[in-house]
Amino acid sequence: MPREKLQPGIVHLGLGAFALAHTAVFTEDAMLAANDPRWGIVGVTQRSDTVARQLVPQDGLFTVAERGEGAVPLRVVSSIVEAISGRDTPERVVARIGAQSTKIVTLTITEKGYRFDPQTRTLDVADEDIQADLAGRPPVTAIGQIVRGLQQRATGGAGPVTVLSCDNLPANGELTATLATGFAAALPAAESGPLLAWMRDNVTFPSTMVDRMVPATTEGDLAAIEHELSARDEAAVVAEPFKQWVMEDNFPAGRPRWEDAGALFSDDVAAWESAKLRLLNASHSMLAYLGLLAGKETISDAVAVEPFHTACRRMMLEEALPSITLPAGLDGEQYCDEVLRRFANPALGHTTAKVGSDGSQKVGLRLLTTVRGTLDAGRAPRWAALAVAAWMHHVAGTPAADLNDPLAQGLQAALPVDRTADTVVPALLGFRPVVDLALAGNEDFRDLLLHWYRIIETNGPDGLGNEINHG
Ligand SMILES: NC(=O)c1ccc[n+]([C@@H]2O[C@H](COP(=O)([O-])OP(=O)(O)OC[C@H]3O[C@@H](n4cnc5c(N)ncnc54)[C@H](O)[C@@H]3O)[C@@H](O)[C@H]2O)c1
Ligand SMILES: O=P(O)(O)OC[C@@H](O)[C@@H](O)[C@H](O)[C@H](O)CO
Repeated sequence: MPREKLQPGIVHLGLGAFALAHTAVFTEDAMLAANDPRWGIVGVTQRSDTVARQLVPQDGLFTVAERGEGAVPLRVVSSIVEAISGRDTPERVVARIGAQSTKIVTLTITEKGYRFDPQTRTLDVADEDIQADLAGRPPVTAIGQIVRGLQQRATGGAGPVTVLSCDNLPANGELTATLATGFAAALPAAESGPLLAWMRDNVTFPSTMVDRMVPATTEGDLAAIEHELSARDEAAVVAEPFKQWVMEDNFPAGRPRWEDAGALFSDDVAAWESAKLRLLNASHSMLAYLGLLAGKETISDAVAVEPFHTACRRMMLEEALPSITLPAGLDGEQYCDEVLRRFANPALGHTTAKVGSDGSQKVGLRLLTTVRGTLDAGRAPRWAALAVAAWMHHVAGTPAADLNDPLAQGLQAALPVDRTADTVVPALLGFRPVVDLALAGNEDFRDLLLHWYRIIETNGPDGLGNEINHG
């Protein structure tokens, strides 16, 4: 399809490696299959403008390099029609969301980008940036940009639109709806009343499950791609061959025929999402923290440690699977084996540091859900507790300045100077943004955490290996 024919139908917030290797690829394939040029993507970088700066001189074009078994040759993707910095030009983002040509707003802004209280799943209105956006400055938060854009649509008659969260969060559509509605409701009454009424009739927030492992691109990746392409591509991304997208079909202003590109439309997205979060993402986090502990740089190195592989598999099969309801047609055991096989892809270079980042935003959703489910069933969450203990050890052993977590300062402040199992476990169980009161008070869980933490403390990764093998 000639590039100049593409029209901007989608605004994507959070233009990072994942959006390039997943959303942009599915969308290009859908446009090509249906010969429908209406779904060009306006990509918006949020906190860092790096990807926009890389894409602008390349006219939005970038390479996807699949790595691993079944990889297809390098591919240049052309579905990004514009790349803008949301940090530097927020008014432009609002105008794009407010434009009649925009029919869908997609998001991959990371868990922390939603600025919500994990216990209530409501907007964190105490957040300074949310407050400033509510006060009327050009908005810098994603939720602020969306709602200000919706306000422009409402007053300008731009018509209905779909907001599609593609982040690793359970019920991500419902959550995004709650946060956008919460932002609109917090505006002055003269603005919020009409806006909320318009949103009810014109905006949908379907839920999605997205899956493709996309590591941060390294200089080594860029050099290898330059060699293969005989051209330098600063915006190139690498990804595993596997990709999956499941979503609810509720798009009042239309959508690309993503099903022609392999996406699945389903009424059971919640089951797909919890399977992915509680099996794949949970064991990804487990491997990240165990791997960091053992000095393993990548997920493939970590999963190659036999006891770590065993612990992951047992957490998935014995604790996560029994506490979730799988979507129809998905074989749980096969899924777990496939996940472990994908983790072992040596060509991907997904670092334990990246997967282990932002633990305060992920541990609750990926691991504590399984801890609760297993305890509720009257069983001991032995393996999920190991993953949580490894996270606690990582937090306690990393200086605040090096801890890649939006709550790094709060976590460090919660910890005592003298850091042993007996001080760290109760301190982090008391860290309310991550652990709720009921779970923090559960003695069985606390004892399991102490058990694993002490083994890590006294015998390190080797002692852990022995304990896992005999567990
Ligand atoms: N990379 C993967 O393997 C993968 C797979 C499935 C889903 N995802 C989802 O996509 C998200 C992004 O992954 P990525 O690999 O593209 O990461 P990335 O670091 O390449 O890009 C993240 C994007 O989010 C933005 N962002 C970061 N902090 C923000 C904040 N506080 N507010 C608003 N925006 C913020 C960044 O500016 C950037 O545009 C993940 O957090 C996850 O929810 C990623
Ligand atoms: O992207 P995050 O930070 O939410 O989580 C890190 C990884 O677990 C995640 O990106 C997986 O690679 C991905 O979810 C696979 O589809």
